[in-house]
Amino acid sequence: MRLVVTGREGQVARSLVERAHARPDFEVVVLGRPELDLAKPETIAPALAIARPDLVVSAAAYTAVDQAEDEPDLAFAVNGAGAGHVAEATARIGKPVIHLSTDYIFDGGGERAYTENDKPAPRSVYGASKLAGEHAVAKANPRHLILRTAWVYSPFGRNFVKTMLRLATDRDEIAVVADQWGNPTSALDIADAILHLAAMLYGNKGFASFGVYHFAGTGETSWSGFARHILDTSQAFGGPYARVRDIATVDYPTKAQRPRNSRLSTEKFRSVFGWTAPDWPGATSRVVEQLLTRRISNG
Ligand SMILES: NC(=O)C1=CN([C@@H]2O[C@H](COP(=O)(O)OP(=O)(O)OC[C@H]3O[C@@H](n4cnc5c(N)ncnc54)[C@H](OP(=O)(O)O)[C@@H]3O)[C@@H](O)[C@H]2O)C=CC1
Ligand SMILES: Cc1cn([C@H]2C[C@H](O)[C@@H](COP(=O)(O)OP(=O)(O)O[C@H]3O[C@@H](C)C(=O)[C@@H](O)[C@H]3O)O2)c(=O)[nH]c1=O
Ligand SMILES: [Mg+2]
Repeated sequence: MRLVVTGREGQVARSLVERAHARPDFEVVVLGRPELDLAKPETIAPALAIARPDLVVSAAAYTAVDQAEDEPDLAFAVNGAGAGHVAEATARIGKPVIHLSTDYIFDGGGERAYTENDKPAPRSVYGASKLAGEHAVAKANPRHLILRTAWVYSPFGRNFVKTMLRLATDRDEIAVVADQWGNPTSALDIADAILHLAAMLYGNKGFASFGVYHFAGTGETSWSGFARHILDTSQAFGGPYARVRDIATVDYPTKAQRPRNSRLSTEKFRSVFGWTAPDWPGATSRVVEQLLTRRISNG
């Protein structure tokens, strides 16, 4: 089957390409700017129609969380309206869409992992724009799977794992917030889950499990716990190392407010689709190892 993915250089798009490589049953086509620009609605339907998808994976997004506070119009155009246009164009060619969303749609006030029944209340422009996207997607295409994920990292693009490895090359100590909790998720594991869903969708004409799902790495930690694991793993593989110092959110001022608790319960995904993500520490170690090995082999 043919998956058409928006967001050519994005972490999820590149992970899908990598994971589908060894799968003769899947062909992955990635679309990006300029031929598909979510901020230019007129580009969307033609680009998707030409690509002839069996399924569209809507993974392109405006993901610069702090910058979005200064560019709300662009963030909403891309993450809200743009996502809606992708779903609408997909509906028009009679195909289902898998759309990626985020933990940042929640306010982070609770003490337990969020379920799909909990009420979203974003505290950032990015979170609000992604919630607008969820609504637009659901309205435009009834055959939608909205996957909310969190704290995504991978060997590709920009992410927290690569930031920590970079900072550790010229620092002895990195101060990282210890009072925001969540589920680090490898984009490679998101790609595996999407291929699993795609196979279920394609193999079952009567598939009726559309809706909103949480999918994230198994287990939870704080950003500082995540950082410590990244750097301990790096040290074990002979890569850069720095000590991690726990700080509070108030000691790391940022433009956007982030949820204190953004843990996602993945129980619905597990029970409906029979699939869970690997534990976050093991998944993180594999990506750190891959990044360090590639660095050495690239000289
Ligand atoms: N990263 C994370 O921690 C999390 C991400 N998500 C969601 O998962 C999805 C995938 O995230 P991820 O792979 O990390 O994202 P990335 O930031 O790695 O990639 C996003 C992609 O979208 C593209 N893009 C941005 N604006 C436009 C536009 N106007 N038209 C077309 N393409 C555009 C970017 O292009 P370019 O490279 O040219 O800028 C980039 O290739 C997104 O929906 C995101 O909101 C959810 C939870 C956590
Ligand atoms: C780099 C750095 C960050 N931090 C803090 C800031 C913030 O609270 C937290 C994470 O910072 P980042 O800016 O890397 O992460 P952020 O961009 O907020 O990551 C989010 O991206 C969007 C796209 C999502 O959808 C979310 O799920 C989430 O992954 O760590 C430190 O405390 N020390 C540091 O040195
Ligand atoms: Mg960031």
